[in-house]
Amino acid sequence: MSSAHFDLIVIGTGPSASTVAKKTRAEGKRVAVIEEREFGGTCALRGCNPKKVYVNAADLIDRVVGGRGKLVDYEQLRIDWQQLLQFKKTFTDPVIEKSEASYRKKGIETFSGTASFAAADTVRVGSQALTSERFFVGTGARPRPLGIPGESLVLHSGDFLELSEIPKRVVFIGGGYISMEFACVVARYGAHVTVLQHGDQILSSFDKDLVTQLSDYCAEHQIEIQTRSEVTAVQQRSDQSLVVNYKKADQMESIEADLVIHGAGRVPNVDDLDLQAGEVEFGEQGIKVDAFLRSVTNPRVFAAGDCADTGKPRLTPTANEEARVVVKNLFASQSMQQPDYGVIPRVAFTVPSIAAVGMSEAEARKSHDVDVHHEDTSTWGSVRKTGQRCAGYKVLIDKQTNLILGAHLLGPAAEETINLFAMAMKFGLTANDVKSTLFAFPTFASDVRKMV
Ligand SMILES: Cc1cc2nc3c(=O)[nH]c(=O)nc-3n(C[C@H](O)[C@H](O)[C@H](O)COP(=O)(O)OP(=O)(O)OC[C@H]3O[C@@H](n4cnc5c(N)ncnc54)[C@H](O)[C@@H]3O)c2cc1C
Ligand SMILES: NC(=O)c1ccc[n+]([C@@H]2O[C@H](COP(=O)([O-])OP(=O)(O)OC[C@H]3O[C@@H](n4cnc5c(N)ncnc54)[C@H](O)[C@@H]3O)[C@@H](O)[C@H]2O)c1
Repeated sequence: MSSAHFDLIVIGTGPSASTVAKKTRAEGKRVAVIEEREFGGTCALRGCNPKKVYVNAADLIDRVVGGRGKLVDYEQLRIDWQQLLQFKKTFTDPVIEKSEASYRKKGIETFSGTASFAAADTVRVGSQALTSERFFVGTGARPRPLGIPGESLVLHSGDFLELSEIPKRVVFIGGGYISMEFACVVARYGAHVTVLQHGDQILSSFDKDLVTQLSDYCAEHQIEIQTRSEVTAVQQRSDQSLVVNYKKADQMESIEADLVIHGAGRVPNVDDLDLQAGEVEFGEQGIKVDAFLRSVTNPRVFAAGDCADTGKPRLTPTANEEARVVVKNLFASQSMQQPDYGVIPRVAFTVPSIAAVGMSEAEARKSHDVDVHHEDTSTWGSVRKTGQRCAGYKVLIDKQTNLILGAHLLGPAAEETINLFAMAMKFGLTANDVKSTLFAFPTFASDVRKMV
């Protein structure tokens, strides 16, 4: 077994790991990076970026259909799935081709294979044992094991993004981000979609009233949403078609499908790391870290992003912020830094998108004397001008301080407009401050003045 020694060994090449590896190398340290799949990580290869290409196709269809007979006319409009797949690859293939070389160019040693700890200061990859002063674990998340018969018949989100064709009947297990984003795409392609969600609301981290509005719009687009439905098994028939069994209000039901997709949550990807051998404590929510993102049991080890138990949403912006702090803390001789998350906006890139930042209505009512501004905005000029008709907002304002406690948006450009609220909330702008700001007109941003 060969060996080598480094200042820092980074496990993974997603947004958190790539920042930590490259910035630490720029400080002159000897760095190695280990990746078990293609270099580039989830966000760039199997998550945010390729997903947004697919969503853009569905969104474009929706906008053109909405504008038909008002803004445009057309004979035929459709998604060509093969073409879409090829276009997606123009974003992911260059990452696969160039990512590993980009580390090497910076003087970072790269290793391909699954990393696992052999001791508190040693990691193994293939036949090599590598020792290091520090380790960074950025191994991300993986689909939650469903633990049901027929689980191997269910495709994961990464598989979905490689499909060259979409059959007629598609069932999604779970009604969270992944299912609802992909469901909107598949439905605009023309397939019949069923979403089986075991809780009583899809997209449970978003505003209930806006989610209802979105669900009604989805129902008009061949997306059947079944709530309180827990998937219990998937079976394959001799003709290759699938049957999904689920429990709905204590009744066993079943539905036929040609394709079943997993959207039932993701868990920290730590099983292969042999964290016990590395003296790194972990639990169901991932690697236990302190406020400085250092392992609570092995001071050589830091972790961030989806694999770390930070209690924060598992998103790329949180992974990036945590990585920024890890770079400062890895070799800090004295005071270490904590992440400054501010308020974290979240967006489900459904069609149309739904977005949120800050408190939910229930949280705000529990802790504050709150003014709730809530409206269906489908009749507002900005929305009508696009031909679209699914839009709304809810903004929560503290009556005493006039501060914005939470903002919830649905409709065209919600994914962009939510960032205005995030900035206003992070820097403590009051609703009156926002109201008194001149925004360019006519824009969706200028609607914000009417919402506060
Ligand atoms: C379909 C989908 C869509 C998403 N869309 C969005 C979005 O729109 N916006 C958003 O903010 N977030 C989105 N996310 C979440 C986002 O992708 C993650 O939060 C982000 O990628 C986390 O980054 P990370 O650095 O923790 O690790 P990842 O990006 O998950 O990278 C981890 C890397 O570690 C490697 N690895 C794992 N174990 C080992 C090992 N033992 N040895 C070596 N290598 C290993 C993996 O192969 C992978 O390359 C999406 C996720 C998915 C699945
Ligand atoms: N736009 C984005 O930012 C974005 C997009 C995709 C993924 N992500 C990240 O990836 C994570 C995983 O996404 P996800 O959609 O898989 O998870 P999720 O946590 O958003 O939703 C999973 C849903 O599945 C349901 N569920 C679980 N088991 C079930 C079962 N057996 N039968 C029926 N329903 C079941 C849960 O009640 C939940 O509503 C997200 O939490 C997020 O961190 C983010």
